Amino acid sequence: MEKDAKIYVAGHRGMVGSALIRRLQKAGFTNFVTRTSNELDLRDQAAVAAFFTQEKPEYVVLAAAKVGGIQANNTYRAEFLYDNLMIESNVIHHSYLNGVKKLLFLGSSCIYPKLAPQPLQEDALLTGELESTNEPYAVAKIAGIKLCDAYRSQYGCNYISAMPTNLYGPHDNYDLKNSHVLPALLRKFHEAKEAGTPEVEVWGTGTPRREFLHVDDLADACYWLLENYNEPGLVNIGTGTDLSIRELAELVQRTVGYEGSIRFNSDYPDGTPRKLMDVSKLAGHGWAARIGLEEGVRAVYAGAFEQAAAK
Ligand SMILES: NC(=O)C1=CN([C@@H]2O[C@H](COP(=O)(O)OP(=O)(O)OC[C@H]3O[C@@H](n4cnc5c(N)ncnc54)[C@H](OP(=O)(O)O)[C@@H]3O)[C@@H](O)[C@H]2O)C=CC1
Ligand SMILES: C[C@H]1O[C@H](OP(=O)(O)OP(=O)(O)OC[C@H]2O[C@@H](n3cnc4c(=O)[nH]c(N)nc43)[C@H](O)[C@@H]2O)[C@@H](O)[C@@H](O)C1=O
Repeated sequence: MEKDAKIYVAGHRGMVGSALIRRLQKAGFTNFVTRTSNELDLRDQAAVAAFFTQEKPEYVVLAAAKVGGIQANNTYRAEFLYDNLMIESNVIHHSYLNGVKKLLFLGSSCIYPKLAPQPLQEDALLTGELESTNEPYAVAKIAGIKLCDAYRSQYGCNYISAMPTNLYGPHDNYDLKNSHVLPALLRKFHEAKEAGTPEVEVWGTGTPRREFLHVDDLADACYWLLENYNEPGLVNIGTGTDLSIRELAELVQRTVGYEGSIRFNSDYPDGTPRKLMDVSKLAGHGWAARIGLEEGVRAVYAGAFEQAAAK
C-alpha cells in the first residue's frame, strides 16, 4: 500500500479498529477515513452508498460489527444476525461499486463447527453444526467470508478474510453481562479485591478451553495481510496455544492479587468446548504472535484498572 493511501477503518473506536489505526500509523500511514456509528450507521444502505461515493477510500478494513461475549450472542440473537449481515453486505457491496483496491474482512473463530477437529484448520469451515450460543453471529460471519469470495470470483475484487481467535487489549468492553470472558474476569476480580468480597463467580464449568491473542498482535498480522496476502478463503490468526477457563481465572486472580476463592456457576453456558486455531498458514509466511498471555494480561490490567484507580 502507498503510504498516502486513503484507508477507511470501519469501527475505528473499537478494540480492533483502534489497534489497526495505531499499527498503520506506526508504519507511516496518515490518510484515514473514519466515522462513528452515530455519524454513519453501516446498517443503512443509502447512508453507506453516500459515504463511499463521497469519500472514495482506496482500502477498507471492516472491523465494525455487533460484538459481544457468550451471553450477549445468546441473548441478542436477532441483532447479532441482522446487524452483522447488513454491515457486511453494505460495506462489501459499496466497496465494489466504488473501486476499493483491497478490503480486509474480520470474522471470528466461532465460524468453525462446534466439534471440529483441533486445532481448527481453515478447511473445517462448513463441515458441521455450529455452537448454538453464537450461531446467528457465526452465520453472519460466514456470509461475510462468502461475500468476499463471491465478489472476488465474479468481479475480481481483492477482498480477504481473517479469522481472529478470542482477543483482548486496550479499548475492550468491560460490561459484566455483555463482554467476553477476559475483560469480565479482570473487572470481577478487581472489584472483588477492592470490596473484600470472599468469592468471585465464574460462568460455566471452567473446563472449556480458549486461546487469547493481544489485539496489538492481531493488528500486526492484519497489517501483514494488507501488505502481502491476496488469496480467497480465510486465514486464522492466533497464538496456537490455549488454556482452560479455570486456568484463565487463576491467571487473572494472580494478576489482580485477589486472595478470595473462585466459584464456578454451571447455570451459565460453557459454549464451544475448545477452539484452538491452527496457525500454520500464517506461520508459514513467518508471522507469529509476540505478546505472551501473562505479560499481555498484566499490561491490560495496569492500563484499565490500576492507572484508572490512581487518577
Ligand atoms: N473482541 C474479540 O474477541 C473478537 C473480535 N473479532 C472481530 O473483530 C471485529 C472488531 O471487534 P472489536 O473491536 O472487538 O469490537 P468493538 O465492539 O470493540 O468495536 C466494534 C465497532 O463497530 C462499530 N459498529 C458497531 N455497529 C455499527 C453500526 N451499525 N454502524 C457503524 N459502526 C458500527 C462500533 O462503532 P462506534 O464505536 O462508533 O459505536 C465499534 O467501534 C469484529 O468484526 C469482530 O467480530 C473477532 C474475534 C474475536
Ligand atoms: C470471540 C468469541 O466470543 C464468544 O464466544 P466465547 O469464546 O464462548 O465467549 P466468551 O469470552 O464470552 O466466553 C468464553 C468462556 O468463558 C466462560 N466465562 C466464565 N466467566 C465468564 C464471564 O464472566 N463472562 C463471559 N463472557 N464468559 C465467562 C464462558 O461461559 C465461556 O465458556 C462468541 O459468542 C463469539 O462472539 C466469538 O467469536
